[in-house]
Amino acid sequence: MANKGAAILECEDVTVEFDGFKAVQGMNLQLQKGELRFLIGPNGAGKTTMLDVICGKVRPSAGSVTFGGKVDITRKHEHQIAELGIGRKFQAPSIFKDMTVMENLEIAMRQKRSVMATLFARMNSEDEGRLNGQLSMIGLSSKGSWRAGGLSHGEKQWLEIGMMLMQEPEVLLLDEPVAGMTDKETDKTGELLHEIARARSVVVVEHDMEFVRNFASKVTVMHEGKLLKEGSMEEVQGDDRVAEVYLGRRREEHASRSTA
Ligand SMILES: Nc1ncnc2c1ncn2[C@@H]1O[C@H](COP(=O)(O)OP(=O)(O)OP(=O)(O)O)[C@@H](O)[C@H]1O
Repeated sequence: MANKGAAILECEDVTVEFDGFKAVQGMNLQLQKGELRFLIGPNGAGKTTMLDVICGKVRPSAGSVTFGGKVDITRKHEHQIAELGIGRKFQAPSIFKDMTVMENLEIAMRQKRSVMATLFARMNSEDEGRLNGQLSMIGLSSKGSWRAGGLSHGEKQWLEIGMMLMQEPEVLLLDEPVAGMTDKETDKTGELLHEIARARSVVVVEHDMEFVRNFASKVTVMHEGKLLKEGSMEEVQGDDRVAEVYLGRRREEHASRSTA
């Protein structure tokens, strides 16, 4: 069981510049163990860039990201950060379409181990138990022998989440996991994220406000690279500045559409 209350990730004063343009400016984000956090904000707010910083894809020009209370990961490479236990899932699923669902999970499990162990290892009953447990958690128990390419869009996303979980990350970073999903798939994904957050910490960048309302306990709002507001969905929704940022955006979009 996760030790709730201890920070697993602490981003302090993070700034990211692209050719002099500050995409993120002095951003702070603290994530507890066993927490599901939603990161929202209008287009261009810097949400994805924050995930890129945490997984090591982008190096900040200032600030620190401390993992597990001690390691500053801003000086580490992406693969080192992944090995430390931070997993990133992008929008497009990267599964092996011609292999079965179970084989995909097995590959992910073996990637976690040393090359020698992987080459010569046979699956033991503990491994099989883990694979079946994972299959069940992502709701695909009846489809273990299906070709992964034949799954629905939502199922492919769950499989990829399952593959990430086989690598036992402490922190999972997800970019718009429910984009393109049916309502039913979206709800199932929300439940899955809650289940994952019982043992791990999860950060979800999301635009689907109904999904956020239904499944978020704590929300971080970014705007123009900065932290605008943090709190429960109720607190965030009741904040005038948050409303202005979202409503202002809608007004702009409406204006540009009507003048197009
Ligand atoms: N590699 C890059 N080079 C230059 N500018 C970039 C780069 N990546 C992002 N930006 C800019 O940084 C800003 C923040 O982008 P980011 O993708 O982090 O925002 P976001 O909140 O995730 O937006 P969205 O919700 O639209 O995905 C944007 O203005 C974007 O154009």
